[in-house]
Amino acid sequence: MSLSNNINSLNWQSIKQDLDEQGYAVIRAVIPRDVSDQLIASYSQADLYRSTIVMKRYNFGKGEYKYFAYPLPDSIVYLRNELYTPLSSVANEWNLKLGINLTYPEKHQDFIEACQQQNQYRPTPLILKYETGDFNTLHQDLYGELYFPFQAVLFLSQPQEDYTGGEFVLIEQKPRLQSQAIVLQPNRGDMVIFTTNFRAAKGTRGYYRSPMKHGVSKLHSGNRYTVGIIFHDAK
Ligand SMILES: O=C(O)CCC(=O)C(=O)O
Ligand SMILES: [Fe+2]
Repeated sequence: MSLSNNINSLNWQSIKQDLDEQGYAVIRAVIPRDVSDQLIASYSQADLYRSTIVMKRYNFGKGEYKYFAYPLPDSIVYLRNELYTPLSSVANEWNLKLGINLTYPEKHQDFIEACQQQNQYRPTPLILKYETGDFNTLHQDLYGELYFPFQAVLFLSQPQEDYTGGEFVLIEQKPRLQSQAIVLQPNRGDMVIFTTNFRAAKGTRGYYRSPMKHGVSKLHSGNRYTVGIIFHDAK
């Protein structure tokens, strides 16, 4: 199956339900093998990137990632556009539930123009590479005043074959309660969509903001590649 076939047949009703109930959704077998192989191969193609971050230097963990430059690779442009529109309607519902007075436009291009009005011009999609012993500390990817409340990670490597350890970790920090850890180990080709900042959680007196962070546990062996698709641009 091709990437566009897979994206066109996504079950948005079930993705929306997972996002509403959990703040994240795991979508199986959406990135074809040729696309994941190509993204991994492009890691060493310097002209595709605007900057390289050595995580240890910033105490972000251990490993390396690179921000793509504009123009983004076709597969990333495609996913950024196609995922944005259905997610914008979930985002708008969450804002209504939470009493946040902000409506996201239906088209990603219009949202990018809104980012530019906030002086957010730099592309944020990135590719990450972890080797044995590497990890990514819990964080949020908010790059300016204006942000989109969902992001996606594409899993390009196969656990147990390409690497061990290196689980994808989400932490939900409900206000005044102890934090909950969610540990995922998706297969190559899977995609996880999750909230960048907080989800709309239902309490006894309506909805409240429940913050979430994400990160990666230490790799015990091998190499692990992911691509992060963030919808807002950065300052
Ligand atoms: O490598 C991962 O699984 C996490 C990547 C990440 O932090 C991101 O895409 O924002
Ligand atoms: Fe991240």
